[in-house]
Amino acid sequence: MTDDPAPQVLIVMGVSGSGKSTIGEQLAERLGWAYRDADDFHPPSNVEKMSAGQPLTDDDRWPWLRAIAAEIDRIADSGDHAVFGCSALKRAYRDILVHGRDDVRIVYLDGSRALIAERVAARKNHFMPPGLLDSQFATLEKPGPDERPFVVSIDASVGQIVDAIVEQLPRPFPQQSLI
Ligand SMILES: Nc1ncnc2c1ncn2[C@@H]1O[C@H](COP(=O)(O)OP(=O)(O)OP(=O)(O)O)[C@@H](O)[C@H]1O
Ligand SMILES: O=C(O)[C@H](O)[C@@H](O)[C@H](O)[C@H](O)CO
Repeated sequence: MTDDPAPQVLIVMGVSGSGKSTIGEQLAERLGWAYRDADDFHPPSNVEKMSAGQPLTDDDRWPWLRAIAAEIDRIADSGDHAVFGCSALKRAYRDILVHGRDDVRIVYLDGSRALIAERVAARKNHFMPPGLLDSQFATLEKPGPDERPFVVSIDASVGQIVDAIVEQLPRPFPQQSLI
């Protein structure tokens, strides 16, 4: 379909603890793509703030999102592929990242607060305090149909979730034909 080209970049989005890094890394491996984590684009001040239990504001996030958008454009425009794990909680944030490109697509990791709280409580060695989960859900604007997201439930094994994403990707999907 001409209006549904194979994506160059997939943005795996969701609240803290929804599984962006875990699923994003496995999805990238499955596709033979690079994985990039949006957390690596935060200035130290943002990480310090979250580590201290304070949610980020829009003003904390705009420059961070613009830096990620520039990297997405660089990768997609050079014909490369990547999976980005990025919370991208609000529509306005995703508009910066996608800005109308039809080769940059959103994957939404959909899960209940209870399930995510359980996983975050069990997680070790991560700067994001579990106490910020409420603000993450308060900020979350689930992607609407017009954003054409690939939506997956995270109440499944990692392998099942990756399968459920790959099944939704537009076909023919070049990387899959290599398998
Ligand atoms: N499908 C799954 N089944 C069981 N555990 C999972 C699953 N997906 C992720 N986890 C676990 O849940 C925790 C949160 O996952 P992960 O760190 O990937 O989330 P994240 O969205 O990248 O979080 P953050 O945005 O805070 O960095 C991790 O301990 C991870 O191992
Ligand atoms: O927009 C945000 O509030 C941030 O991106 C957070 O989501 C964290 O960076 C991430 O969840 C921790 O890894």
